[in-house]
Amino acid sequence: MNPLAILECNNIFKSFDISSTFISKSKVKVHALNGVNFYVKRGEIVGIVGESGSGKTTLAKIITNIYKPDSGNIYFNKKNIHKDSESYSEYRKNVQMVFQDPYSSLNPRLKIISTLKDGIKQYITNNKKEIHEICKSLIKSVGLEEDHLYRYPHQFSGGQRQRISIARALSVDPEVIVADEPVSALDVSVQAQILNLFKKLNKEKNKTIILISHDLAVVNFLCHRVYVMYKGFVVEMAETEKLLKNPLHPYTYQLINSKHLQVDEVKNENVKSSCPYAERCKKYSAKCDNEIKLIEVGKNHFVRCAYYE
Ligand SMILES: Nc1ncnc2c1ncn2[C@@H]1O[C@H](COP(=O)(O)OP(=O)(O)OP(=O)(O)O)[C@@H](O)[C@H]1O
Repeated sequence: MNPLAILECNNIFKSFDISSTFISKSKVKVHALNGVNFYVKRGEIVGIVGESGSGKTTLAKIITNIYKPDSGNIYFNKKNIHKDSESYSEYRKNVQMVFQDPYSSLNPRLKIISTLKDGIKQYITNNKKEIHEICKSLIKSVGLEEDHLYRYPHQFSGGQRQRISIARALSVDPEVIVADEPVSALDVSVQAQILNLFKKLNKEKNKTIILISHDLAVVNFLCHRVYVMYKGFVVEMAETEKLLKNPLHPYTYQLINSKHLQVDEVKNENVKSSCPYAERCKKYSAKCDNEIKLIEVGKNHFVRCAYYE
């Protein structure tokens, strides 16, 4: 076990039985995870990347206990989560998930305040006044207003809904947030805001974040360390900068090249100097507060600010 790990998965195997053909009743096994080892340290942001079908979401669902592994163990704060009910309930409270699709992940019939209340009641307090105060501070912590608490999900944009999903995950004050492709359903400019929110939660509240993404630019912007998955195996793990500059596994190399990632440019956190259009971008000067927005690697292999038009 890694002595610094807050959450650790050891030798996880997971397979699914699927029908071999449309009419046949015979089953074939899909081996989604083949002996995966994974850990995250407290206060760290770790990325999991890999092509479609490599097992990222399955691992995220195992980490958050949505799927049970066929074999292997999960440890939270050094305790096997299935050892006793106390360890399990500590883990359940402290590991929360933010899903990819902000449109389907909120109950359309519930006002936002009701969505947020559930977890608070279960894990924090039953006192009505306190619950209300927590809801108010939660909604503000994700950049929304108090009156948003009394609206329904359909009254929000995709980016706002994703903020609400993050508020819901935060409602039980978890140590670890697992975010599965949290920005892939959003516009580029909104993506930047959500990524900045994750960065802020990590910096200011010391939240540990596990980010699943197929987008290396997103991972590079947020993550301290990255796992690369391929066909259900972890093929490489390293600090983000090292991995992008010096990929050891051929698949990682291929993944980086297929994204046309220019590592030197992307690592430069000063958008002004790395954005080739900064001088010409009208929106830039109006919106830029010198905080990095989203770095995007475009078809022409350049890096630009998300606010560039
Ligand atoms: N519920 C399921 N039933 C059957 N097979 C599944 C199930 N979930 C995942 N799989 C299979 O397991 C493998 C890994 O899938 P997974 O969704 O974890 O990949 P991924 O890397 O997250 O892909 P993507 O980026 O497309 O979401 C795939 O072959 C997938 O078809």
